[in-house]
Amino acid sequence: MDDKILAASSKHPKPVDRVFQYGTAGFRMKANLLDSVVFRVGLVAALRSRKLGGQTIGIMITASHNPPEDNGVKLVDPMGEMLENSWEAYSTDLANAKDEDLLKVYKGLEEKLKVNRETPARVIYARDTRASGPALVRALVDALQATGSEYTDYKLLTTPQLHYLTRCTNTEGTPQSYGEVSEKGYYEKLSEAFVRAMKGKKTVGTVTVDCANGVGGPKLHELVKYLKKGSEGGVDIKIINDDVLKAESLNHECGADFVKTKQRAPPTSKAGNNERCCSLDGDADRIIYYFNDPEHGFRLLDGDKIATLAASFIGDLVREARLSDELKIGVVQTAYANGASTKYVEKSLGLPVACTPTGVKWLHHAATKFDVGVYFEANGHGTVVFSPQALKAFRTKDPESPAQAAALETLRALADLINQTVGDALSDMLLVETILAHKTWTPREWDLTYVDLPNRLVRVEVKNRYLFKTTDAERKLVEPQGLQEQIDALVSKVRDGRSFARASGTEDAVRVYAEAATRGEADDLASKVAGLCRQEGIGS
Ligand SMILES: CC(=O)N[C@H]1[C@@H](OP(=O)(O)O)O[C@H](CO)[C@@H](O)[C@@H]1O
Ligand SMILES: [Mg+2]
Repeated sequence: MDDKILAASSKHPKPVDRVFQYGTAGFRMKANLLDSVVFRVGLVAALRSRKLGGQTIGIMITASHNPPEDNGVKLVDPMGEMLENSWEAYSTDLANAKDEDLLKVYKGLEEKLKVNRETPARVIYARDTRASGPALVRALVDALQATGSEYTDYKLLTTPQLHYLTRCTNTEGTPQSYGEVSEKGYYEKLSEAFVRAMKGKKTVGTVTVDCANGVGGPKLHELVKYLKKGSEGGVDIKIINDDVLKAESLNHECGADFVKTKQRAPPTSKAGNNERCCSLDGDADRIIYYFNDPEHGFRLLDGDKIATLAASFIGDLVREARLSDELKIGVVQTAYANGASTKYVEKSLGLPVACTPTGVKWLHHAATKFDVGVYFEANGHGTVVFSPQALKAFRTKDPESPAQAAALETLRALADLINQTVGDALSDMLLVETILAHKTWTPREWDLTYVDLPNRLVRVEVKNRYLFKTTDAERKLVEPQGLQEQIDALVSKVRDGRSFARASGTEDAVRVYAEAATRGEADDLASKVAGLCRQEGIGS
């Protein structure tokens, strides 16, 4: 194997002057820099699979909402979760090894982690629609062959589909089987669960889905074939921005990130007033809803609004199913969640809120501490996870009334409809459609549940963002010294003020967030805190 790894790695030399890091969402950068990184991620996957006794590891090649010329790669653990934290550092070490040291570093990891070379290594992988994908797959395959790994190429998939397949592969034939190990199995599971969740309910009008000209387009077209039209148990979906042939159109003036950051609909959307619209990102793991209100203009229904909608609906069902005493429901957010949403969950829904650092892996982990854990980043990445106790209770609780029986049936359907491995735009869309149908709500009624505090996110370029160190789920700075006190002083002067600064995990910048009772105060606070950070950043 050593000779094979050496020979293969010589075809994928590392750019000499580059330092790589497994960040919030794996490795992500300009695609032309990624060849050696993807090759080495293949080596990590082989190590990880062997370390876990031959369980299958997933690899997704995507750069999500980034521009078309970027690409990226991330690893998926056997139950479909993000790669375990400590392995991010091993991946980083291997990605940064000099070509001549690569084998030494690989064998060093093998030894340190007590990996048995005789254990089989198994990997599945897929990619999004970027033009750079196929060449990167070839680099990956070279690593998998050199390490004697068994592998399956699932070609084009959304990121959550690859997470789904990873879990299905590892649970196949066991009592915990997550579903049929195929793309078709994914559509069947979702569409069947949707019909059950929608029993006796109807969606109203159409939902316009902007697919960011990414892999979500062809996959949603596929899913639609399995769904009924908008009669009982169905939904009318109008797909826009589904052109995957024009490479440069990916995420261009469309997609979840565009809508969230620009606070406007994609120019291609022709949806009328009050019509439901949503946007996926380039690998379909994020979703944002929105609509045009004839009086107030564009209205965003972001990840916070999806989380509160899901928590309120599932909370009601758990009560109707008489399971409130045995199941703990909670919502997990990050510091970027709008303060009004946090207040709404705690005060109006009466549910606890946990706050974690940015990055889905932290939210997911915190959500598993609840029996029903609802987590979403404000940008639309999230899901709902159910504990084994919750799933058992949904199955075994004896209903004493038709209403209780119906609630239990809906809960069982939701557990199948909602992707348990990771945020999934297609599954989340069907969840939102289900809830709105049950509540007979238009997007306007959903929007009115609470009013977002005006807020502002500012990107501040500094010389060294790593000087900005935080605590308390990134809500407070411990370094540079004294800066937090200055921020606190500014915040105390505005009504409902809140502000924090942290180093981005995906860009070379510090992000400043501020919110306050009025637009003017929020903007002013953000710009003052950004000013402080800029000053601190100078010369550091
Ligand atoms: C404020 C914000 O939206 N941050 C994003 C962004 O992380 P940063 O560490 O803030 O760059 O990219 C992450 C990965 O996609 C995503 O999880 C996160 O929510
Ligand atoms: Mg994404």
